[in-house]
Amino acid sequence: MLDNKHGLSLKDPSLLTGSAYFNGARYKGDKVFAVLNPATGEELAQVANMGVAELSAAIDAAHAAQKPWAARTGKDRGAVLRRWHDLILANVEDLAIILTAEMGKPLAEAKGEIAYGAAYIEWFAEEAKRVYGDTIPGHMPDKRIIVLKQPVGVVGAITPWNFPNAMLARKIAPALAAGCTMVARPSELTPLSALALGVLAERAGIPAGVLNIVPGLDAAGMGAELCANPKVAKISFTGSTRVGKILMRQGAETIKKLSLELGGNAPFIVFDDADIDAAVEGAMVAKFRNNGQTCVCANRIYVQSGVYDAFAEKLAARVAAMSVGNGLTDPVQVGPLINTAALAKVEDHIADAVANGATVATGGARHELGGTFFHPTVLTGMKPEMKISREETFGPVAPIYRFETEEEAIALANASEFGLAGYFYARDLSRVWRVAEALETGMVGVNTGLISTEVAPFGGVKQSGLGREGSHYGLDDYLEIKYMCLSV
Ligand SMILES: NC(=O)c1ccc[n+]([C@@H]2O[C@H](COP(=O)([O-])OP(=O)(O)OC[C@H]3O[C@@H](n4cnc5c(N)ncnc54)[C@H](O)[C@@H]3O)[C@@H](O)[C@H]2O)c1
Ligand SMILES: O=C[C@H](O)CS(=O)(=O)O
Repeated sequence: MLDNKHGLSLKDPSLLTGSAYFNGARYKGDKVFAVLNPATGEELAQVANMGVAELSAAIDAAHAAQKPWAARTGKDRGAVLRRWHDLILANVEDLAIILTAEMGKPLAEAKGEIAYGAAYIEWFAEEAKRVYGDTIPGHMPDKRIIVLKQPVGVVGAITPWNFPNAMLARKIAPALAAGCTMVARPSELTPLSALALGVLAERAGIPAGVLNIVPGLDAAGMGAELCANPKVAKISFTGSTRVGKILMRQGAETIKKLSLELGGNAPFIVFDDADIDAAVEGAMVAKFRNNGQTCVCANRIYVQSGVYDAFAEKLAARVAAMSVGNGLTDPVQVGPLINTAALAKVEDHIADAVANGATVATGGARHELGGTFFHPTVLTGMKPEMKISREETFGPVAPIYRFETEEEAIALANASEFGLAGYFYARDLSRVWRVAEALETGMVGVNTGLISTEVAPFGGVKQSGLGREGSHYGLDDYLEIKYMCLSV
C-alpha cells in the first residue's frame, strides 16, 4: 500500500497527523521528531515535539474543561463516547494501517487491536450511566447517610508503544465516562495512533480540553510535570516497572492517585494431564502475539516431565512454520521488533541461555530480511538461573523448562517480583483450583492462552502494577467516594 500520504494508502489521509491536539486545537511548531516504520526504517511522519510548557497549557485546558464535562449526565457522556466508538470502527482500516506502519504488528493484529480498544470505549460508554452511590442506615435517628461517587478530576496518562491504540483507549474511556478529563502523552515511538484517535474524538463531539494528546521526546520532563502539577489528580501509566517506580516516587509529593499497568514475566505451565495439542496452541498465542511484545506474554514455559518431549517437539514444529515479514504488505504472522534495543535484548537472552546449557530447538538467529526481523525461537533445557527466567524478554523466544511435581511448578512460577498473568493447562478439577489459587498473579488463564477482554478486570499484583482496567471494576480507579451525613 504505497500511495497518498507518507506512502500509506489511507481512505482518510487526515487521520495521519503529526500535530499535537490540546484545548481543541492542533499544534505543530518548529520542533519535530520523526516516527519511523520499524519494518523498513522509512520516515512515516514528523511529529510535534511538545515540551513541558505545552503540556502545562494542556493541563490548564483539561482543568478548565473538567467541571463542565462532569456536569453533563453520565448518559450524555456515554452517548459521546458511543459516537467516538462508532467512528473508530468506521475507520478501522486506516487506523490499522497507521498502527502497523508505526509499530510493526501484522495488519490483522492491528485491526484486532483497534477493535479491542473500541470495545473498552463501548463498555465504558455504558458504564457511564451506572456510577452508583449508596445510602447507609444512619447512626442516629436524625442522621441520613449518603455515599456519592465523583470523578477524581484531571488525569495524566502515559502509554507504551506495543499497543498504541488499545492502551490509550483503555484509559480514556473510563476516565471520560466517570467525568474526568485527560492529558495523554503517548510513546515517542508510536504517537500516530494516539493522534488519530484524537482526530476522531473531536469529530465525535468530545469537547475542547476534555481529551488532550501531547507527544514529545522529553518523556522524563513531561512525566515529571504530570506528577508535580497540582491540577493533575491522577496518573494512569502503562509501561515498564522501572518507569512505574519513577512515577510513584514523583507522584508522592502531591499524593497523586495511581493506576499502574506494568511489566510481566508470565509463567505458562503444562501438566501431564493436559491436552497437549491444546497447550501447544495456547502457547503459540500466549507467547507470540504481537511478536512476543505483549505484557501478558508467556515468558517462561514449564512442562511436566512426562509430556516434556512431546510438547517441545510439537511447539518447535509450529514455531518453525511461522511466517515473518512486513505486516503492512504481506499476510505474515510475525513482524519486526520495535527497534534495535529490543533485538539486542532477545539476542542477549538467547546467548545467555545457550551459554548455560540451553539448546535452540528452532530459530535463534536474525531473519534474512535483516533490520529487526528475528526468527521465532524455541529453547529447551532451560534452567532457573538463566537471565530469561527473571527478565521480561518482550520478544519471540519460548524457553521450555522441565518440572517433576505440582509443588515445584508453583514454586518456580511464583519465583518472580512480577505478577501480571499466568497460564496453565490441566484437566484435573482439583488441580485447576489448587494451581489457580496458588499462582501469585492478577490474572490466570486456565486451558487458554488468551485472556485479554474489556469485560474482565485487567491488572497485576506484586511489581506488575496497581489497579484494574476494564470491567465494572475499571471505573472505580477514576472515581472518589464522598460520604455525606445529613441531619434531618
Ligand atoms: N500491564 C500492562 O497492561 C502493560 C501493557 C503494555 C505494556 N506494558 C509494559 O510496558 C513495557 C513496554 O513498553 P515501553 O517500552 O513503552 O515501556 P517504558 O516504560 O519504557 O515506556 C512507557 C512510556 O513511558 C514513557 N517514559 C519513559 N521514561 C519515562 C519517565 N522517566 N517518566 C515518564 N514517562 C517515561 C515512554 O516514553 C513511554 O511513553 C513492558 O514492560 C510491558 O510489560 C504493560
Ligand atoms: O501488552 C499488554 C497489553 O495489555 C495488551 S493486551 O491487553 O493483553 O491485549
